Amino acid sequence: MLALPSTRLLLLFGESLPSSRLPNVSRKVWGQTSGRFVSQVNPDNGPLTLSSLGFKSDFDKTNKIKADKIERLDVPNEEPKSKVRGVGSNGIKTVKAVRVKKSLEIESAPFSAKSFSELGLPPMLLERLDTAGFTVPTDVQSAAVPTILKGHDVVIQSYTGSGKTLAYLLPILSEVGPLKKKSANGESEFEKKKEIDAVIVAPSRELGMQIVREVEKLLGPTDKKVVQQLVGGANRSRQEEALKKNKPAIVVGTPGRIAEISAAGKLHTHSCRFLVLDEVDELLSFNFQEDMHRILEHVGRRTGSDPRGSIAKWAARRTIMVSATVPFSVIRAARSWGSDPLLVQAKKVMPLEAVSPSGPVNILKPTSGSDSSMRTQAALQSLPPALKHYHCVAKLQHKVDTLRRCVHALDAKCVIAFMNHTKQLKDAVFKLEARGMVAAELHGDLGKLARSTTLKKFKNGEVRVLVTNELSARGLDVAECDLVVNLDLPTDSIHYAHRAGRTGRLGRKGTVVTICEEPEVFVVKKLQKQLGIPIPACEFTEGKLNVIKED
Ligand SMILES: Nc1ncnc2c1ncn2[C@@H]1O[C@H](COP(=O)(O)OP(=O)(O)OP(=O)(O)O)[C@@H](O)[C@H]1O
Repeated sequence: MLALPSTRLLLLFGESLPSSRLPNVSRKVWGQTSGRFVSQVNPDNGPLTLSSLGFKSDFDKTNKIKADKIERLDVPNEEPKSKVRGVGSNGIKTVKAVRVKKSLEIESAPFSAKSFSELGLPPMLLERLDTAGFTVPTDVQSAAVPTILKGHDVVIQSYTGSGKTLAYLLPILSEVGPLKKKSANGESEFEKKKEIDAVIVAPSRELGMQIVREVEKLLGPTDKKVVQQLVGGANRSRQEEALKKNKPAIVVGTPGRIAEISAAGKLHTHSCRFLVLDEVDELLSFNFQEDMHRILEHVGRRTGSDPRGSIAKWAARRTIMVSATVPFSVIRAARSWGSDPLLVQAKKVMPLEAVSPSGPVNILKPTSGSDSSMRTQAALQSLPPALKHYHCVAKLQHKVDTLRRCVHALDAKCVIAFMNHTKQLKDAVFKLEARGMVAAELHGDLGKLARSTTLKKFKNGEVRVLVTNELSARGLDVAECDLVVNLDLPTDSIHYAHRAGRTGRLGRKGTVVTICEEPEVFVVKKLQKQLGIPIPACEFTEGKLNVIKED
């Protein structure tokens, strides 16, 4: 569980950030030059609400925007009896009334819940959480669960390893599958049907399988067929047969495989209620464009023509977008797909309409001028607070040896080393093994089985150093990972943040060391500036990490 900060700093745009997460350099810059701190406030840890964070006016504004949209949709103007989008007499979902209600309710959402029972989850799910060893929700879970349960489309942004997966799984399992809320007559209505209720998309097989395991953990052994994985690399016809036989309510997969099976007419998602895009900024990249287009167009889309336009087309679907790094392009996309979506961060919920390109979203881009401190602050939100960052200069031919000395100096037990090219990656594994360090390679050229076997070995401690590429940078959750090493530089600060986030998960300690050549040091300095974190130079001498003081 993440420790709650004892003191928070309230920024001008309403963000509260643990003071421990502010590096000295940034604290100085913000405190002296930008004047963005209003004051030191809120020394107690009482629950935060939207109104306490000053977002009421934003909501009022959004409600007005919603009302405008609703008028265009010509939806019956009546107060709903239930919170879920109901079906009107004309068979069209009563979008307006429900949305207005949920916006009012969200203001009293608990943002610092002390237990999962405060979040409005059904008893059976609470029991399973307890059995699985989850007792206290993380901050982002406290903010996201009630927000999604109220029926909102959301963009969830919070730093790596802060528990974003459960933040969206819990509301889904509250409404889908055998653990869901009981109906008014007290009976659980779960019955298998042909239609899928929730589609979760992830950019890699490993992440897809990891999400499936997290769902299975909560479902328990008897109900684990309620979820099915549809990842690439596995036998497609077997997946299609399993869909037919098991009739899962939830599918988790990679864009290519989901789109493929959907196009073949074997995946019935028209009445799907949840679409989750995990690592949304990656999913919206060029690589996945075509498949994502199909998924976004088909999942939860009503059949037949709809004269009401794009919003009504997907009125049945709740779209949940998740990442530690949310560039403004994602906000823009989310505005067009979601209906009045909200941005959910730890201890904060705000309408996407209120987010501007220079606002408190995680825009990791080169910055300048008055925006820079705000953006730096936003960039910081993608990195776990307890991480320590260093860089070490080494000649190309000495990089692997430097890695080995680094591992020994820090006495790291579970290390992920990132490289950019497969051939060099294999060479590095060879060199490490030759020097008696148990290492393994993980990259896209390996088959699905080899990839999962390697990962299993790494997780159970048989492999000390996993040498990998960008494939493992996103979402991979190995709690024991205590060191991340960049043997090649990441392409930008977003990639740095995701790589770094493989360690220091859920409040644990972690170290990130970037080993670079002398002419590359300027890139590290740039990363340091963009991310707003100190990445001091270090060397490994006498079996120790020694920080080099800069002039
Ligand atoms: N409330 C909780 N209590 C204890 N452990 C938790 C809780 N929530 C999540 N975890 C565990 O914390 C780890 C990190 O969670 P998760 O993978 O969801 O992080 P994330 O924010 O999605 O990270 P990333 O951005 O890297 O994908 C997982 O092992 C998960 O099981």
